[in-house]
Amino acid sequence: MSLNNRILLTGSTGQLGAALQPLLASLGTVVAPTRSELDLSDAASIRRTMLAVRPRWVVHPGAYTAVDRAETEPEIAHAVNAVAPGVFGEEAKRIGAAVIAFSTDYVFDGSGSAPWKETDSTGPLNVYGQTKLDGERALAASGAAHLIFRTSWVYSAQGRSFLGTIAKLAREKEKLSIINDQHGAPTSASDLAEMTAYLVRQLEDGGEGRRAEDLVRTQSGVYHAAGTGEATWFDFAKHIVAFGKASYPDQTFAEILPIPTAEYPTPAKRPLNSRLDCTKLWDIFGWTMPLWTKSVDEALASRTAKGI
Ligand SMILES: NC(=O)C1=CN([C@@H]2O[C@H](COP(=O)(O)OP(=O)(O)OC[C@H]3O[C@@H](n4cnc5c(N)ncnc54)[C@H](OP(=O)(O)O)[C@@H]3O)[C@@H](O)[C@H]2O)C=CC1
Ligand SMILES: Cc1cn([C@H]2C[C@H](O)[C@@H](COP(=O)(O)OP(=O)(O)O[C@H]3O[C@@H](C)C(=O)[C@@H](O)[C@H]3O)O2)c(=O)[nH]c1=O
Ligand SMILES: [Mg+2]
Repeated sequence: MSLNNRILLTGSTGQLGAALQPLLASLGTVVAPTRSELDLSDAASIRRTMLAVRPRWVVHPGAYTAVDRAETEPEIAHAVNAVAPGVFGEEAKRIGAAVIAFSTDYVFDGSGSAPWKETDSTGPLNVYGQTKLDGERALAASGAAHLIFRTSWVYSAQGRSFLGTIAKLAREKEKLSIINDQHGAPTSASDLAEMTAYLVRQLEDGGEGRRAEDLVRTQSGVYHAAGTGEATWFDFAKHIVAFGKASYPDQTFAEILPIPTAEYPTPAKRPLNSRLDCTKLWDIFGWTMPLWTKSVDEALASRTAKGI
């Protein structure tokens, strides 16, 4: 690592940020501002932070992730998801830093059944997806060296996610109706954090004395990074409940019923095909994500160990 090994981490109270913080700490000095120190909806706040910290790397999982709420709060979603990445990019470019950001399967329109490649046309169906896509474009347009990882259906052992919601509801209800025609892959926050730390380490290897932007420049771009395999939300819920039954044989769990999207109306429209083709990640960086079932089991086992 170089003399300036400061890593600015956003969103450290979120699922991915919390998983990243301890792993990045082995690569440099992590500066992880709280929300009152860094407001992602305020460009001036971002610029001040970048000036004060002068990081070598910016790792940016912070985002507005309330998909349905974004439909009625588009201004805040836009400021956080669409504008902030470009501001980080502009400031990073000034100081030769590199930016790692995260995006979503919701940039796609969900048509067809083939896994989406990075080169496929986007077409977001909802405000959240549009703002995330605008953020990808703003970061790329800033001219900063950057890696953007598009992922999907992120969960962690403790954060707020579909996994936590279903694990809880399955104990409270007799039946749960779960969408069975949206296809994608659950992705573990800790797997994403491991991938990120591995890539930073690999890029830094032998990079003594060079700017972070020079380590990343030729590989700048978008990469798909989701759990291996595929599932519907129904499959994901079934898997969670099956694990619960095996761990707690004396408890009763809700019956999981498959339903079409039409029977689960929500303010935001969601894509039917969220499959992400992750071969570029393998081709360029030699990294593959674990099977989604394996990682879900790990998160559930860690919940069991904590008694949740
Ligand atoms: N969750 C998912 O299913 C998926 C997520 N992604 C992307 O992955 C990344 C990480 O997601 P995940 O960890 O799940 O997200 P979380 O919602 O768990 O965390 C978001 C983080 O951003 C912070 N944040 C939000 N608004 C602001 C603000 N105005 N100022 C400062 N901080 C703010 C939150 O702070 P606070 O705790 O104070 O709210 C929190 O720390 C995001 O870019 C997301 O778009 C991509 C695909 C799927
Ligand atoms: C709770 C519940 C959800 N569902 C459906 C609704 C939805 O289509 C799906 C998942 O519910 P969620 O509320 O987790 O959906 P959502 O918040 O849209 O999840 C998304 O979050 C953003 C941040 C992303 O980037 C995406 O990759 C994706 O993970 O399950 C049911 O069918 N039945 C239920 O009882
Ligand atoms: Mg949600």
